[in-house]
Amino acid sequence: NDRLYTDLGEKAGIRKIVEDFTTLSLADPLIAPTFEETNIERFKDKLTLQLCEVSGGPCVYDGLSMKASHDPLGLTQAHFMALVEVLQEAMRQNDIPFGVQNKLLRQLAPMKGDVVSE
Ligand code: HEM
Repeated sequence: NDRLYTDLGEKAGIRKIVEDFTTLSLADPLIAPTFEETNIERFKDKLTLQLCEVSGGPCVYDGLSMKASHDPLGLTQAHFMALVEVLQEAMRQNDIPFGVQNKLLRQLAPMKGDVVSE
């Protein structure tokens, strides 16, 4: 079922959401410091692939596991909540309807346990 993928604007729409999400994240006082040592271009490529895959699009995520990539960062619940807010804002900026936003967030929610370590 690729309805969510289509509703997000397919690969180009997802890439644009990821670009705006990254810009907002790097301007957020809680999130930005976690990206200090990150290759941002790689991050954007991997996140685009992952969101394409989880939304039912024709992509295969080839990045690190959520646990391997986030454990070293020592992330908290507060980091997770801040990230969800920034992702919502990025989708709003791209005119993604509220119901579609929630569908994507529901796909990502189960990853929380692998991302948050404190
Ligand atoms: C369900 C929630 C999340 C998802 C789906 C997600 C997704 C991803 C993906 C796909 C990558 C790339 C992995 C790779 O390099 O191969 C990544 C890396 C990263 N994420 Fe997340 N992430 C989530 C939560 C968070 C949170 C809450 C933060 C901090 C507020 C965060 C900060 C980072 C940072 C800093 C990196 C780069 C780490 C490095 O440089 O190696 N992520 N994330």
